[in-house]
Amino acid sequence: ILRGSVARPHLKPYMASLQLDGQHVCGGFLIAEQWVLSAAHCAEETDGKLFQVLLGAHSLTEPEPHKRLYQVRAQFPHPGSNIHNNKDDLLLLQLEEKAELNADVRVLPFQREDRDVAADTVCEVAGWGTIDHSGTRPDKLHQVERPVISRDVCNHRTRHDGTVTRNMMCTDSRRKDTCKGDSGGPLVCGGVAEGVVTAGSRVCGNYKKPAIYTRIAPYAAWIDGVMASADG
Ligand SMILES: NCc1cccc(Nc2n[nH]c3ncnc(Nc4cccc(O)c4)c23)c1
Repeated sequence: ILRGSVARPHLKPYMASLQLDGQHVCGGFLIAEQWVLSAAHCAEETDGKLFQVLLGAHSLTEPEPHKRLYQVRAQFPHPGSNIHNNKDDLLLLQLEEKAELNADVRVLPFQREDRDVAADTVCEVAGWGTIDHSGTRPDKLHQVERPVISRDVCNHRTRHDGTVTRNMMCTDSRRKDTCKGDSGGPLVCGGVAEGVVTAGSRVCGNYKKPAIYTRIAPYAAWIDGVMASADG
């Protein structure tokens, strides 16, 4: 997160850190007791290894009362996701067991109504991604508020030039923005997850490349289907 602030500890109890060998790789969030939603791109360079999921954390390194690292039973990238574009950039992770819910570990509801969030709506995004252009990685969760911009503005030829589909949404990226390692985290508007951070052009903090998110509502049926089939 560029030019945001340190989040209030444990006030975003749905936040997950997807880790490999103890290193934060991507964000994610708890959508059910045994399920975390993130971005498919996050699992591209893992050469088949499964993530571990850290829940209940504010600091990535310090001991905290409800902090716990969960093993992942299975990972389900959306079948339409691929390395060449941002389409269907969603990843479902089934935890090895149900997460223990408490003050620091909570499920975040996601939007099921497929309707665009109005432009200028101020939403919030959090993560342990890089906090400056030299790639400094924070120990504590950071957050930033960002206004939604319309798909037409986001698709202007001087911005993302028509690549933003109806299944995506954008926020203004002038100075304050998401960045490397924030992928997979939720865009929260009015207490509901409306989008999932996708890297898009990978540019951070440049107003000519607004941040892009995969909208969740269009994928509600896929999410429910995977959870139902895997839970048995
Ligand atoms: N703002 C959109 C957004 C959301 C999520 C991730 C991203 N960026 C990135 N995702 N993956 C990456 N691998 C390498 N570099 C990256 N961006 C980068 C790194 C250093 C300086 C800088 O200005 C930009 C990214 C960008």
